Formats: sequence, C-alpha cells, structure tokens
Amino acid sequence: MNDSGSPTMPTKSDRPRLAVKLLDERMRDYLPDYATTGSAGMDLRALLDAPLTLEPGDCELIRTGLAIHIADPQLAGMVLPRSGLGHKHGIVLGNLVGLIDSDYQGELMISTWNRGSTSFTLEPFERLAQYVLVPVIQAELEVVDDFDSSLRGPGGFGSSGRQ
Ligand SMILES: O=c1ccn([C@H]2C[C@H](O)[C@@H](COP(=O)(O)OP(=O)(O)OP(=O)(O)O)O2)c(=O)[nH]1
Ligand SMILES: [Mg+2]
Repeated sequence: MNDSGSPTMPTKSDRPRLAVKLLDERMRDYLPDYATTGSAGMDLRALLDAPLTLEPGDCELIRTGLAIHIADPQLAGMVLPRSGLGHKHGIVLGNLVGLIDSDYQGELMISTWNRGSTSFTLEPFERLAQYVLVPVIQAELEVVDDFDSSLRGPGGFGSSGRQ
C-alpha cells in the first residue's frame, strides 16, 4: 500500500526472474508475458507444426517449446485453462490443473482435453492455457494421537447444509 491507501503497483524489475530455455527457436517470438499490468497469469501457446483437431473427448499432450526452471522451492507454477476456451469451446486440461514443481527442468506440457460436444481445431502458437506463479509453503507432518478441538471438528462435505 502507498500513502493514499491504494496498492503499490510492482514494477517489472520487482518481479522474480525465472530462467527459461527455448526448446524450439520459434518460441523466441512467442515468449509468455502478462497481457496487462494486473494479469495473474502469462498465456502459454501451443507449439504445433500444423493445426490440430481435437474431437469431443480427445485429450492430447501439447508442447509449449519452453522449459522454465523456477528453482525457488517457495514458488510453484500452475497451469490453468483459459476461461474463453473452456467455457465456449470445452477446451480444458486433461489433468484439470497442472502443478509445476520448482525443480522441474523439462518442457512445460499442456494436457489438452476437449470435454465439449463439438470438434475444435487448435492453431499453431494459439494461446492455449495460462501459467501462474504461486507461493508455496512446505510442511513437515508430525504424527499425533489427538488434535486440539476445533469448531468444525471432522464435519465436512456439506455438513453445514446448503443455505
Ligand atoms: O500440466 C502439467 C503438469 C505437470 N507438468 C510437469 C511439471 C511437473 O513438475 C511434472 C510432474 O508433475 P506431477 O507431479 O503433477 O505429475 P506426476 O504424475 O506426479 O509425475 P512425477 O512422478 O514425475 O512427479 O510434470 C507439466 O509440464 N504440465
Ligand atoms: Mg509428482
């Protein structure tokens, strides 16, 4: 927050820097970036040599041509669907959400599932999903016999009703 109480806009130089390898030279022109200053995710593009048609129910692993090494274990990447593709065309992720470990150095892959009822043709370099960097806290599990009591206790899965 600044003095006027509004959030201070971080500048590009405040951002963590992530090492990226181009596994296909064509991706140099298509490096992911934030579309607006407030975007949470960077769009990931499909590395394809030709259009690819996904029939209803098809699920294909699509290359991005990028390897991003996050390195910091207090960060992770998440691959999320784009809302327009998911809502209008049924193009979502075969794993629903992709979780990218900070020590992963391989190619970022997008499991692309046509959960809709019509075929969809994906164009080369089309923006297919989005990559969000998130903070992570790693924990140690400590085995106990009993918990300190809580208001909820073991209640879950709708125990509080619907209204
Ligand atoms: O949508 C995704 C999900 C995962 N990955 C990569 C990065 C991640 O760090 C690695 C392993 O993912 P995860 O742990 O979710 O898969 P797993 O089935 O448990 O594989 P592993 O045994 O390699 O951990 O695969 C992707 O490229 N795209
Ligand atoms: Mg795993």
